[in-house]
Amino acid sequence: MKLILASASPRRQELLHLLTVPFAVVPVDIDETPEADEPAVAYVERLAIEKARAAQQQVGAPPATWVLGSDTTVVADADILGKPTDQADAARMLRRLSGRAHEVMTAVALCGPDGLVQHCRVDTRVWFRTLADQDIAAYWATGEPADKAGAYGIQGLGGRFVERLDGSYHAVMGLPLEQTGELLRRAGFDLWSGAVRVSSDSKTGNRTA
Ligand SMILES: Cc1cn([C@H]2C[C@H](O)[C@@H](COP(=O)(O)OP(=O)(O)OP(=O)(O)O)O2)c(=O)[nH]c1=O
Repeated sequence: MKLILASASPRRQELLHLLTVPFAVVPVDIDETPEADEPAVAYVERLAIEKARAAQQQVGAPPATWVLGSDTTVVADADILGKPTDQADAARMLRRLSGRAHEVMTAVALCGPDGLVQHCRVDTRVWFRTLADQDIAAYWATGEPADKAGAYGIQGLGGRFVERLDGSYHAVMGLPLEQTGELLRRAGFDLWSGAVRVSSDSKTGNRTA
């Protein structure tokens, strides 16, 4: 059984490595424009499936190969906040998220060789502290917000804005580990076959491979 990750995102690759199933990467470039009045839930699930199907078509659907696609979107008051188009757009998004809670939805789709699609979605509520205009300008200057839904990355400097969350940290970053593992396990992948032993440093608690 083979696995393909339909993603150009280095974060998704990093997260999928934690499930220790070997995989190949096939980046896909699909139109991520929401349909008119498309609810966020339908949008994020549609894109995850479309990404997986696009990669499957690209590689010609080889036998015994499963393709994983995923999409993350930030939702505020039912509005979809995608990746910012420029600095002003990012500033608008971050001002909107400032001092309140929003949702981050991540959908994962696993397309099988027989055309079967398994999918799941993890919604996470994220609370931001109040952001000063200076925070927003300085954050944009780091370059981090540009390629991220909602104009922030929880795993980077954007983590400084997050007071708390209810859901999955990894889903906000791009791939929910527990739920993705469950999809793969149900498809027949052995989640521990690729795991390697790690040694731990008893003084610092640091673990090194
Ligand atoms: C909210 C948030 C988003 N993001 C990222 C995750 C996704 O990579 C990106 C949302 O865009 P996506 O369209 O989900 O993903 P992508 O274009 O980066 O990669 P691909 O379509 O090839 O799989 O925003 C973070 O890294 N951290 C965060 O805290």
